[in-house]
Amino acid sequence: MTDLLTTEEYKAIAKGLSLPTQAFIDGAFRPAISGATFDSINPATGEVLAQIAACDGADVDFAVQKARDAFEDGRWSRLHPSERKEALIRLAKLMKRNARELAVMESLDSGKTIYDCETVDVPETIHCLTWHAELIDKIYDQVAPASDDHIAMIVREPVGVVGLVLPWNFPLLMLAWKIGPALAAGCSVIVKPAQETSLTALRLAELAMEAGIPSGVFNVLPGGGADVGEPLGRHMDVDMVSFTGSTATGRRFLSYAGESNLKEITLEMGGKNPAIVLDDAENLDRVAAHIVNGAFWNMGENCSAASRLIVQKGVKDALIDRIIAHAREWPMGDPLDPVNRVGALVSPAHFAKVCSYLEDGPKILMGGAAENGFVEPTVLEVDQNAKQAREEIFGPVLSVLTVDSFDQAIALANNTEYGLAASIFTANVKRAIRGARAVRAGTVTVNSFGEGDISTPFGGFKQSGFGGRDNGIHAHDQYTQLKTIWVDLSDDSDEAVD
Ligand SMILES: NC(=O)C1=CN([C@@H]2O[C@H](COP(=O)(O)OP(=O)(O)OC[C@H]3O[C@@H](n4cnc5c(N)ncnc54)[C@H](O)[C@@H]3O)[C@@H](O)[C@H]2O)C=CC1
Ligand code: BAL
Repeated sequence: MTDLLTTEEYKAIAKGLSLPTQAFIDGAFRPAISGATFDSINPATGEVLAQIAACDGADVDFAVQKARDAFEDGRWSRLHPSERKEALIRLAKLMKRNARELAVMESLDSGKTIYDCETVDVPETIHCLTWHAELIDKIYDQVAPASDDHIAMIVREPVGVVGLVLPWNFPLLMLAWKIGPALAAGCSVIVKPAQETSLTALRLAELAMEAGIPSGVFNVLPGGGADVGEPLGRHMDVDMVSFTGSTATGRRFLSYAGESNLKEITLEMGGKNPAIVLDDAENLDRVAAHIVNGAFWNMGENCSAASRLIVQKGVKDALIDRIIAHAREWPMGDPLDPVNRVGALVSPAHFAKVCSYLEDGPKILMGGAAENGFVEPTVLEVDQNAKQAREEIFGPVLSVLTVDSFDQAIALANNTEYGLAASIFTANVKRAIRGARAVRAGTVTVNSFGEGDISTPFGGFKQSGFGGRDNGIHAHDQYTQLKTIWVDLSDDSDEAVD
């Protein structure tokens, strides 16, 4: 467990940080070709942290060319997997050495609490990179069943030049979920961080260079979605895009691919994730602790947040009392104060969006206060047709729906366009397993809330996911393609052709 510092010590580190401000292309920091910049703002204070290069299509063209050169000459893609492993492990070690600086940078840029950055974001990023590095020299290719006169090999090859389009809610961790398997597989990557949170991706590119990852392999282009994301999505020489963000933007990437080179697209998108609590759930206090964590961790800015509580009416009142008691133990305030568990929302625009769900008369069971970018953990009682019950709020807001029966709970859980995550709390093992099977979601947890860990695939059903999974060995499927190589071994094969 990381030893936390005091607020004053974190503020001193923040003051001394040297913030990266330029794009990172072909092993060097560079201004945007246009010379344009945008402000990176600390959402907790409104302070301008840095002016960052605002890249556009010209920078995308340049970076793709450099990434393509690197991929084709094999400086990374054709290394022995164990050499890529060693470089990625060196990167993970450099991150560890710079962990505190990265945690403070992440907190300043995103509004996330230093507690989470120190105990989750940075250590899990390091763990993720190490895990994929350790995996890559242990994956075997295959030989298919064939006659004695032939051998048929099924080999994996890196997909090529890959665009990684990132969200702002876990800037480092989502970067690691994607660069871990992509770089391990041998791809060259062009990372497009969310405009709200570019700093740690740029710093990581610098550390990657120091770790010996060759120039052109790891590029980072900060800038707007339409300016950098769209040209990447439409580029004729990008082989694949892996995206995490909203369903609306994910949908666009399918169009970009269809209208350009049919690049492969993997989408990890939104959720409206149900936590089902049945009358026979045991230890309601523990259930409440899981639900509070699921709903309010990372300010609810989490695609797999437990944002809908579907509770059977026999336990509703007792459970809500406990949820309120647990939520009161989540202090909100200065993200650099390590006692706080709730920081600032990522931007004024996102704050306004979350606040809009607190208006229009939902019954507020707890919380509801919102000021200067901070929203108190809030529990609402809503009807299943209310927007708070249907739309992804992406803030610390839990919507409560009451049901009479197990069947009604499952039907309501599935009454959504999303299918990312779900949890079910019951002492009845048959109902637990039947429920887990019946809910259409990529991850279901029983008697706990969670999204698994690096070893298990993460992604969604329905409009939550498309085309592949992050995490686990399965993540490598995104960044590799299969090639079949047939060889004729027959003694007389030359004669037969003549
Ligand atoms: N699944 C998840 O983890 C996330 C879900 N969201 C959801 O999306 C909502 C809106 O947040 P946004 O930041 O606006 O998400 P977004 O989906 O617009 O942004 C995600 C990434 O896509 C890029 N992008 C935006 N527009 C683009 C375009 N036209 N073409 C190509 N790339 C584009 C952005 O610059 C960013 O890097 C949130 O309130 C939340 O509900 C947001 C972030 C993460
Ligand atoms: N829950 C981690 C992935 C995401 O929010 O996008």
